[in-house]
Amino acid sequence: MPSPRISRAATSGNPNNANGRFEFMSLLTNKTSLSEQAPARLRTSDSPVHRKDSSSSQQQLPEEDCMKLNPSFLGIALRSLLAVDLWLSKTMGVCAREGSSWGSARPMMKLVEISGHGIPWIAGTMYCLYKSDSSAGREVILNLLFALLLDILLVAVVKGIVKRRRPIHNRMDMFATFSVDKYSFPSGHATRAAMVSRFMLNHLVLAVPVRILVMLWAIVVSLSRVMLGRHNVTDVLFGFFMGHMQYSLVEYLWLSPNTLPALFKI
Ligand SMILES: CC(C)=CCC/C(C)=C/CC/C(C)=C/COP(=O)(O)O
Repeated sequence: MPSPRISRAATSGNPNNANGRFEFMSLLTNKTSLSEQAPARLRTSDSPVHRKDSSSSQQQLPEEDCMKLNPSFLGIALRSLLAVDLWLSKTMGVCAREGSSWGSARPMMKLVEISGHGIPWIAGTMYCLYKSDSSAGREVILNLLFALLLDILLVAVVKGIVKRRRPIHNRMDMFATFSVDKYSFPSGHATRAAMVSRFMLNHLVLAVPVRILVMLWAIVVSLSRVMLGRHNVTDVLFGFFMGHMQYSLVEYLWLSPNTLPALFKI
């Protein structure tokens, strides 16, 4: 018999109802249905009545039963990836709590978190825009501001659609969050780190050591999301990829001095 918890999750029709833990419950419910159906079929075909024509009864299996007992390769691959993702994220969440194995590094990781937060980046960019005295500088800074706002919007849209919960070992003590930030896919810090670092490397004249520091910063910010227990590995990997794509979009939509006066007239 399935446990009441599993039965509720299996019959509710909404995997997010299962205590909000889609990944775990989807794995559990499928495991349950497979392990329950297989013995039932064995018992039937083992009985003397059914043993004689077991080959013909196998041919008459309803198609939906066959589908359940032979999950697609893609389904198995996705479930395996999810299991590895959850296991790796938990293993790498070494700063998730003060009592975790790297708990003493948590305050430093939280500083790294703030360095990739939207508020300091938007406030800093607006300040630079205000202080900028060259039109070329203003153009670049304005496009950075546009990129940062676009990033917040796109991440909120994807988080709102995917609705993947943050890892259970995460403690929700983040500074200044929106309601969609209760969701974890994709990591907003990873998108911002990837996009901003690409933007800086392409639009600012930086010495080689500073360029290396910018790249390291983007990697450390992304890694810190998993170490703090805020995200699963796939949230960060996808976030990093999405940040790169966002940069390409900003390049494509680049706001030039000619387009800006037109925008302000509207
Ligand atoms: C101007 C304006 C709309 C500013 C909002 C800045 C803000 C509160 C951004 C949220 C940043 C944040 C907490 C993202 C979550 O990052 P994850 O890596 O945890 O997804």
